[in-house]
Amino acid sequence: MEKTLLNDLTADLPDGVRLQRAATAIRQAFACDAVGLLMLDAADTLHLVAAAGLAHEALGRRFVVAQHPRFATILSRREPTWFDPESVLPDPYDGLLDDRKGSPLPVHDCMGMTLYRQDRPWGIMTLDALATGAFDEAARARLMQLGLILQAAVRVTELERENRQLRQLGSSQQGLERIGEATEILGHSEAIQSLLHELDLVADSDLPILLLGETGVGKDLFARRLHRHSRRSEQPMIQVNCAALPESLAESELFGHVKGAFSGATSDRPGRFEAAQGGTLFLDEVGELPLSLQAKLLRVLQNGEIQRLGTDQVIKTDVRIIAATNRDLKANTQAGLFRTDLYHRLSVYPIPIPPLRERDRDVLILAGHFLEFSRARLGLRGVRLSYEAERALRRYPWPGNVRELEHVISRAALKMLSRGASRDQVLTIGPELLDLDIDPPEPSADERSRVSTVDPVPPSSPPIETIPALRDSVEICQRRAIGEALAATRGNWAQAARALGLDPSNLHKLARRLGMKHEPGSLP
Ligand SMILES: Nc1ncnc2c1ncn2[C@@H]1O[C@H](COP(=O)(O)OP(=O)(O)OP(=O)(O)O)[C@@H](O)[C@H]1O
Repeated sequence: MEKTLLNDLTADLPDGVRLQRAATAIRQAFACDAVGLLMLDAADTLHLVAAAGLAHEALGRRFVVAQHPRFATILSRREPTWFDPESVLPDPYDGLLDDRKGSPLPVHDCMGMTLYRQDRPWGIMTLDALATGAFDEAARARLMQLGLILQAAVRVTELERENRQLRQLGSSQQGLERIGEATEILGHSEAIQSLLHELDLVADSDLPILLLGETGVGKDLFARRLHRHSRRSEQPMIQVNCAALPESLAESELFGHVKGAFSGATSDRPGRFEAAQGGTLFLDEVGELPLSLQAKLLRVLQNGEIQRLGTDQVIKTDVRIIAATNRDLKANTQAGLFRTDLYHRLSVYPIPIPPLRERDRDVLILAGHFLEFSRARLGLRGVRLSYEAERALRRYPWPGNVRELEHVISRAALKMLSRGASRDQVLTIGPELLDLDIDPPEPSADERSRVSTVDPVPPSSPPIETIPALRDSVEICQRRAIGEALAATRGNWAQAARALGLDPSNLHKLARRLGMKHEPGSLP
């Protein structure tokens, strides 16, 4: 088994797959219930990067070492650590073991060891067995051996990662307008993995990229990744939220002005194009750009020159453009809302980002990530999803995508607390706390005939405590109507507003309140 494992671990595989294979093989070799491989980051947080026997949502989890004494103990030793089944130290996997979903772990055997990379801890491996006595001295000695093999896999994975990071480093922190560090893009689905692969291929090309996708799919995160993986990564990336650009100030924001160019221009000021010199300009929500400004932007993109307002002096620019929109820009060009020539300039390489409902079980990984965030923020011992809640998350169509999921999870965790749950317990979120409006599954032909012939009486009323508050019910209906309108108009907010009989700005406001759209805020 060790030999097969070594072959697998050094094969040319994506990181996630290599480590996942290792976790599965180790679980089989030790005939135990769960194996976790956790990577340590600079902030002393362990990321679960591969697991066997743990619930899928566990893969989105982060564990701050200082909050988990078992992990801290494993990390403090060179040799494997075995925990006495009677140990009072809380188990970080409480409620995360696949076949004990949501419930605390009973007395069980648990061991782990630190994995090193060039003599520095890379992370840890953990093994859990529900049968006590599963890990005897021989098992612990074997773990040590296996750990050494695993380190080879870690080394291969790290070498590849370092290679990639060499090109990502930099992004100096000077200048308030530069956008901050990106969150890691989570997702194991085929759709996301192939998208990341494509992004990394075009990142270096300097081609203008147009990111297309519904609201909340992560366009902003993908834009940052493109910049980090490009050869401009040591230069600034400047973001412009086109939806939040006031028309009167837009020109000066983009191209800058000189002192006295207009009343209030008390000093020279560079615009965003200049701030992005040598780097990347990210035009977010580019579909909202007013027509008057589209013409000016096109001119700059065509000749690569800008002029600050109030002067004839020409400045040469060297800027890579990444644009993003949730609109159907092509349809907008036909409707006369977007200039065709600008559309062609921006969409040299369009990249569609799949909505969350097309990413398979990524919804659970992301939910795990947001649960962990809520757990730390609210100071909870643990917070999990019940099976039914997981099923609900997978069935819901997520019109507001990842952003909506983030809101749903943090609201559910807060609701648990507001209903009197204790911070010291592992809390389990059920579907009722998620407030998702999901159609009941279609009844089978059998059930249909039973209802119409045998049981003509309407179904009995639900118990009073399960009836949602009126405000919640209204929000559910609103979310559903907006989701349907957006789906029918393929993400076109203006058309969706018309279909709903709303003013577009009111629709945007409502969608923001419902967590289906982000706050435009002030200019980034
Ligand atoms: N794959 C992912 N992994 C982790 N977090 C994600 C992922 N995708 C999106 N998010 C998070 O979801 C939220 C929404 O993402 P983002 O703002 O990038 O969406 P967007 O497509 O730009 O939305 P909009 O069109 O409304 O501007 C952010 O908090 C982001 O960090």
